[in-house]
Amino acid sequence: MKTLHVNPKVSFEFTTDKIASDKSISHRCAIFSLLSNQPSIIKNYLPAEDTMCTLSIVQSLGAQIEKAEDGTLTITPPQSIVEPPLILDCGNSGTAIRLLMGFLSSCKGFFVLYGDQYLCSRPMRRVADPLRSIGAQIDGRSEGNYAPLGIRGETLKAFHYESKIASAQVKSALILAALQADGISTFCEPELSRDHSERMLRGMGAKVISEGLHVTIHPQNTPLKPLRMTVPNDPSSGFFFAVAAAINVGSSVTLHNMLLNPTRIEAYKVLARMGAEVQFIEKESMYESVGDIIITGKELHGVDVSDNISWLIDELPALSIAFACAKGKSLVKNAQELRVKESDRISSVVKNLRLCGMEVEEFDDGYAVHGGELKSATINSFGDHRIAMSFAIAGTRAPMNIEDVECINTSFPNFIELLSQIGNIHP
Ligand SMILES: O=C(O)C1=C[C@@H](OP(=O)(O)O)[C@@H](O)[C@H](O)C1
Ligand SMILES: C=C(OP(=O)(O)O)C(=O)O
Repeated sequence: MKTLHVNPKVSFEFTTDKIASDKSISHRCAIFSLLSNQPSIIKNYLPAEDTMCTLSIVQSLGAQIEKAEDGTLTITPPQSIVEPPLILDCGNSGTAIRLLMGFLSSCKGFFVLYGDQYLCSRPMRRVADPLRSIGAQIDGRSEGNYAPLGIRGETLKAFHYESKIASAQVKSALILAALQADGISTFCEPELSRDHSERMLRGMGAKVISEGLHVTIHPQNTPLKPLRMTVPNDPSSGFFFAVAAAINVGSSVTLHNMLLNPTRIEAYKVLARMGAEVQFIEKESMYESVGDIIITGKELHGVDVSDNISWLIDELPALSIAFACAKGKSLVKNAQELRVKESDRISSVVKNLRLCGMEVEEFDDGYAVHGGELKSATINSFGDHRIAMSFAIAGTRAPMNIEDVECINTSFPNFIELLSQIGNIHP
């Protein structure tokens, strides 16, 4: 287990176009390429552990993958999905396993999906139950709630499903199943979750119609057009550097080529509400809005965060570092989904902030942080990449030792290299 030591530097101005490529979009590029009968060409695919697991699963399902010198991937789909002799390893990735459940439910053959100790304890019935109700054959531990999951492809029925949780993974799994169902399906969610699947599938020619919180999906009897995509940089990964700028008055960070999808940049808007200067500069792009984000540190004050939670769910651990450095109290509510991520992120944030000397209250669905002065601490990442990176960023304010940092490779392999530009690093 590797420990990372981070110490503050004086104020910094940092510009980069090297933030990790978007993880959500990279997973989708790999899986959706199987819906065409022609090669998809993907530039800037994320070479992190989560998305490399998805890519090797797509290969095990029969796709041919070529990588050019500049990293461009050509993914040539098989004529029909191959039944793999081995089990399919999703690593640490909830997105991989849940989207693949939806996709494989209608593929001829038997498939076993599994992952690491963290993934195998995350709930899967949120996807397995609606899929089983339309004919999918899925089994696993605790009535199919925990991986390893066995899936036998079946003919699926069209559906109308009202999801109780705003989850893009649930939505995307059901959209993928609906594309192979025997009629027109509709999916409804309580709050709009990230909508990359809908945008990308429409770009590929699928009839996926979004109206507010409803998506109507027409079955797809012919192969879709291949993807031609440059994956933008990931705003969830860029957000660690946004927080670094925000908590160091006088410092600034400029992030180039970032995904600016409105369902993904809400946390930056919360930083702006807290007093940081945040500027979005939008450029032309294909399926998604892309551009630059500039963040400048100012005095911060506490905020309440209780709406549009799915638009900033992955950023809440990093945001809690900004809360700790702000004047007054900040409150997070309606975020119970944090409890079923790579770690129980409510508990991980609360425990680690307390180790940093902060006054924190824990609720079932969130926490309150009383702003103050971060103290030097030794942090447990709980094997969770976002916890490790959030507290590494806190190290730009007070010396931090982060234990078990290998998990950072699941989403942001060059994080420590970029961090060394704004903090003093001792690996
Ligand atoms: O669809 C996606 O790419 C993701 C959806 C979110 O999960 P939920 O769907 O569980 O909210 C998010 O937390 C995850 O990092 C990526
Ligand atoms: C929750 C996350 O990812 P996943 O659900 O794909 O494991 C994340 O990256 O914060």
